[in-house]
Amino acid sequence: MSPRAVIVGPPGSGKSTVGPLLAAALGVVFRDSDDDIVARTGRSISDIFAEDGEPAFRALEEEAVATALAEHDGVLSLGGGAPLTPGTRARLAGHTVVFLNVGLAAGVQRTGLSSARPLLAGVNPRATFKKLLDERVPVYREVATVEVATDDRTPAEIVAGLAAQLAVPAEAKE
Ligand SMILES: Nc1ncnc2c1ncn2[C@@H]1O[C@H](COP(=O)(O)OP(=O)(O)OP(=O)(O)O)[C@@H](O)[C@H]1O
Ligand SMILES: O=C(O)C1=C[C@@H](O)[C@@H](O)[C@H](O)C1
Ligand SMILES: [Mg+2]
Repeated sequence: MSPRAVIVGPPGSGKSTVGPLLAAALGVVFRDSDDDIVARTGRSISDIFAEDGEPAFRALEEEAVATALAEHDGVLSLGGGAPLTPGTRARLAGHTVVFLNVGLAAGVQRTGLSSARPLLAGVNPRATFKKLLDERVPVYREVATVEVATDDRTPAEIVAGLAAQLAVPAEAKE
């Protein structure tokens, strides 16, 4: 069993927005590794970061992603930092991995309204987001098989393009 698509990308790229829409378009179930961690621990991501620290969160995340990759056959969105973990990068090999890319301006704008992202909660979210993109874009590209620029596209437009790319050809269903 293998996910139809795994979605990666920075905070605000739309993983949690596009993921469920893509799953609906493909007629499969949606799953999100952040939601799995919250369900399993009964705690918010912010609380885990604040009380246990990022390394403890990354360990929980690696385990949650490994489990979901092994047992989920729909669309799976990963937490924004999940591909930073080497074991997760190794497990993503061979999967269909969609990198939702977002530029600095749109990323800051989309994440600015929420205080639920512990890594962006500092005094200068723009500088923090720039550093995050500089460090992570190469990592997302390393694991991705498809890259989509999201800045000037609505979630519906992104899903329409992806659903066409990921649709199973009729002859493969027979
Ligand atoms: N293509 C888009 N165009 C405009 N707004 C978008 C687009 N995609 C997502 N958004 C908006 O950006 C915000 C962040 O989106 P979302 O929560 O899906 O990001 P995420 O990638 O899951 O972030 P995180 O890594 O923090 O979980 C939401 O308010 C969402 O409505
Ligand atoms: O970009 C990140 O490192 C994170 C993104 C979120 O999805 C959460 O997994 C958490 O807030 C960390
Ligand atoms: Mg999300």
